[in-house]
Amino acid sequence: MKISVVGCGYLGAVHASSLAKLGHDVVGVDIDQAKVDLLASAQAPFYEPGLPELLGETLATGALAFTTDLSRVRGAVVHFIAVGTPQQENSNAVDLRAVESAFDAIIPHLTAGDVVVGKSTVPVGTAQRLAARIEAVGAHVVWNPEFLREGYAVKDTISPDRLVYGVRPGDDHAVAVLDEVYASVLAQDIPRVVTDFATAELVKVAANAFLATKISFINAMAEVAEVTGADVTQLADAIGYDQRIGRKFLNAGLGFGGGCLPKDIRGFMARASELGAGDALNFLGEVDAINLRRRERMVDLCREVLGGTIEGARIAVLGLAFKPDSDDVRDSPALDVAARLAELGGRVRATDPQAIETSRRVRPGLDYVATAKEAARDADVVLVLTEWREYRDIDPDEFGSVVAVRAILDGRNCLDPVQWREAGWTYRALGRP
Ligand SMILES: NC(=O)c1ccc[n+]([C@@H]2O[C@H](COP(=O)([O-])OP(=O)(O)OC[C@H]3O[C@@H](n4cnc5c(N)ncnc54)[C@H](O)[C@@H]3O)[C@@H](O)[C@H]2O)c1
Ligand SMILES: O=c1ccn([C@@H]2O[C@H](COP(=O)(O)OP(=O)(O)O[C@H]3O[C@H](CO)[C@@H](O)[C@H](O)[C@H]3O)[C@@H](O)[C@H]2O)c(=O)[nH]1
Repeated sequence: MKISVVGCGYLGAVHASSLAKLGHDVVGVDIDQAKVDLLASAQAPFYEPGLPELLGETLATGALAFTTDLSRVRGAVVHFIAVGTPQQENSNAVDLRAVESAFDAIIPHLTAGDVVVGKSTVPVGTAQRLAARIEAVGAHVVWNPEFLREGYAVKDTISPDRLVYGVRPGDDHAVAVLDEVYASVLAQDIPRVVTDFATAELVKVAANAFLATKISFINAMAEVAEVTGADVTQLADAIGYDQRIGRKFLNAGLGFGGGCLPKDIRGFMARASELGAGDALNFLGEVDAINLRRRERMVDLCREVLGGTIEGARIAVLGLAFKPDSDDVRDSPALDVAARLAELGGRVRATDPQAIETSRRVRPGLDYVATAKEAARDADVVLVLTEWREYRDIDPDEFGSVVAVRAILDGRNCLDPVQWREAGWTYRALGRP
């Protein structure tokens, strides 16, 4: 099938190349010329395992192309809209300007029978509002939210846990077209939920709200563990054995960040308030607050280990990305903590395997170095803030030879306290004695 994907960021670039891999003829459109140039030369504009190979393979066969020229969507019968929906600058609400303009811009290029598929995460009610404009030219609208995780984006796109189609009741044409798009996904026996627009939009934010709540739940337990001498990681293991609870997303630490969970729970609360259902989501305000408190706690713990003063201390920060296997620093707890320590007068030297360039763009003033050893040279304390494999694998004995003081703060509960203490380190973590 001939398909267009409008918006080629983390979501759109992966979606476009995955659809090409699944046998479709895909054109990806973005307004960012630099991004299009990179993608067209098979370079991923961000770090995502497997994406460069996928781009190389699908561009080479001619199944995939990128452009800034929106008119090249003509002839495609399905148009995915995957533009950004960030948080508004001065409120919790979602900034829908990119979605609005992408929908408006594509209308002149549509032919009756085309299907426009919203992939972006939007406040409930958006699809209904935008559909009227699209339907006026005889095209159809589907809201098909995306659940991929960064770091596993290609796998999650080709083998997702489920597909959700939000359609006008009785729009069999749209359902049939989307089934054709996803034929090789559905052939893997993946559940498919066909529903209305509002439910589809809500499924997406509800899923992220649930995940955020699970993380803040365990971080709330970490707060209590800290004042009782209990160990939150053992607590998580023990409650996680209950199959109704499950161990996934119960990793206590610095909390959640990224381009999705924080802004999606805030946008969800803002939209529910507009609709008069704000009280139903008051708990998400607490989820957000617990999450942000973890960052403060990390700064406090650092101050404590340094004997009361951050100013002038040499602080090594390992990890800046919001999670491993990503260079994304949108609302990254790690970068936030590094920046706060620097603002408090700490002599912060920070590193990350992939996120130095992205960090530099948002926090140009920090001192970035290429390796963990460089960051840790003569340090008074080392903080592990993103659980990259290479930091988990550090040999505490060898690493001890470069620092001034053997003090390590494990912001992600990803190190073995016994091993570090045996090597003579002061080991401290969030939610662990
Ligand atoms: N990143 C993820 O893991 C993920 C997962 C699921 C859902 N989502 C949702 O997907 C959407 C996109 O997120 P993202 O992380 O890919 O954002 P992003 O900022 O990485 O990418 C958005 C892209 O859209 C482009 N764009 C903006 N306006 C445009 C227009 N009018 N025409 C063409 N291109 C335009 C931008 O230049 C940018 O490249 C958001 O709604 C997000 O919540 C993201
Ligand atoms: O037990 C855990 C699990 C995750 N995190 C943190 O939570 C954040 C989000 O992690 P993850 O959900 O893996 O990353 P994303 O790539 O942001 O994916 C989320 O957001 C996407 C965009 O909406 C959705 O598509 C995905 O389903 C949803 O998992 C990161 O900062 C993690 O460090 C924890 O602190 N503890």
